[in-house]
Amino acid sequence: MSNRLSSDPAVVRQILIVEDEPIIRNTLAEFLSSEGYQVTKAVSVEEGISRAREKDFHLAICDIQLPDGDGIKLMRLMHKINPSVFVLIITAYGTVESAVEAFKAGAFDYLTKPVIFEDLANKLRRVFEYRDLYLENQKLRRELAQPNRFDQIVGSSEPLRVLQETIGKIAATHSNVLLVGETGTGKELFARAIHSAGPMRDEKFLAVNCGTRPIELLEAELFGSEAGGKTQPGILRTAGGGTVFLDEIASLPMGTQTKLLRAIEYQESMPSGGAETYTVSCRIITSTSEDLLRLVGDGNFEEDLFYRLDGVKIRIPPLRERLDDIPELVDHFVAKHSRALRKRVVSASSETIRLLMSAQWKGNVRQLDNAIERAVIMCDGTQIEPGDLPPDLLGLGQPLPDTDDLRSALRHYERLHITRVLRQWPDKREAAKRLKLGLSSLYRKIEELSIEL
Ligand SMILES: Nc1ncnc2c1ncn2[C@@H]1O[C@H](COP(=O)(O)OP(=O)(O)OP(=O)(O)O)[C@@H](O)[C@H]1O
Repeated sequence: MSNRLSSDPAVVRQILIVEDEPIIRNTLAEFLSSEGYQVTKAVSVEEGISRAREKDFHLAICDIQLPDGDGIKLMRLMHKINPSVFVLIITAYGTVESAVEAFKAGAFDYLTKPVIFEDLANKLRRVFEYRDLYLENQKLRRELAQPNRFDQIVGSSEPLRVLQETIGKIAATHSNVLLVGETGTGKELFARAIHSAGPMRDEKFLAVNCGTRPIELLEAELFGSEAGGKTQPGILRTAGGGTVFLDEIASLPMGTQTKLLRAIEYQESMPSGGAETYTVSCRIITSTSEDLLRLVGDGNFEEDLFYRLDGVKIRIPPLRERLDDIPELVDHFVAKHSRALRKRVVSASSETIRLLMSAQWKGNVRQLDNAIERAVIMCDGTQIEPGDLPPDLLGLGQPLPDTDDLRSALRHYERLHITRVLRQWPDKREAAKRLKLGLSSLYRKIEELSIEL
């Protein structure tokens, strides 16, 4: 039997034995160690308590009679230190009353002296099975009680889980944040999630793409303007205590960057053409798909602003680093587009999902969204099949080699074809089978054609 926690295979189950009789204490410890448990020994209530303070035990086996008190008192104290510890009480043979008392006080089970090892092993198996179920159940209850704060964000891959955790922590503050990620990874979605989970969630969320407006319009939109008898408040003021999301911050002209730095550093700004400053109290979330440090090096990004923004930076991983999210995202987008297009498509076949998981996704989640929209349009039945997907998705629409030489063209095609199959079937044995090649021939082709895996 492996005595590792099922919920976390890296953690060995920790048992504390509190028993003053050396023979029982040592033989129990030896037996439990041989069963794969990590054992700590103590001889009294006092020592038991101090061990419990040092380590989170999963189970404690306590003698009912200890030199400085009884096992039940010890159990109560231990439950105060670590409420999730399970306790087995060892009672003298035939003392039913103390066993009943132990149960009443919260013991999981009891053992009678002399301890029969087979009996003990069975009880431990039961305790740990129950404990795992109990903890799992508690976790589920907690999750149900606290609805997903990021329910717009689809996916449960490990990188996304870690990201959501980070975002949850940062959202709770009012700090400015820089989101870095390739196009279409969901930077705006995450910015909205930070706002919605933050203390100012009832205030405004205002977004501006810094790359899509002429500089004068952009400055007026951001900081306000009082020129020409017309007053424009500017979103840094309009947002109040809410959030302003500045998308593609690298497109901000240098002069505007300086103005933004001032607004962040001094929490005040002035409208163009105006004479009075106003207070900036919003959270500013910026995003970029570019390497800002390189831009600083090239003299195209204000160094001080870079260090200001880089302080609280979150990297959004590209979709190819979290392929496990694809099935959930596909379900989400199929439902969305089916509803909008009034189609009766409900899912994608497993073959389609496999193909989608082998594509490159340079345009990330946005590209997947668009691919599924097209597939829903093309689909005649209720399930998306590979033929409904955009043909260029798997490299089939890649340009032909710019040579008329048949041998080079064949080599080019061979390379594309093997790359596609390997993406779809990363297990080389399976890929070789599909290609109808021997495994060693496949390795040779990978080498000869310089296929990057
Ligand atoms: N995890 C996700 N779950 C659901 N939808 C997502 C997810 N990630 C991205 N999307 C969707 O993908 C699309 C692109 O996301 P978004 O606009 O937030 O990306 P972006 O990184 O800001 O892109 P750009 O850099 O091009 O501005 C949006 O429709 C968004 O709702």
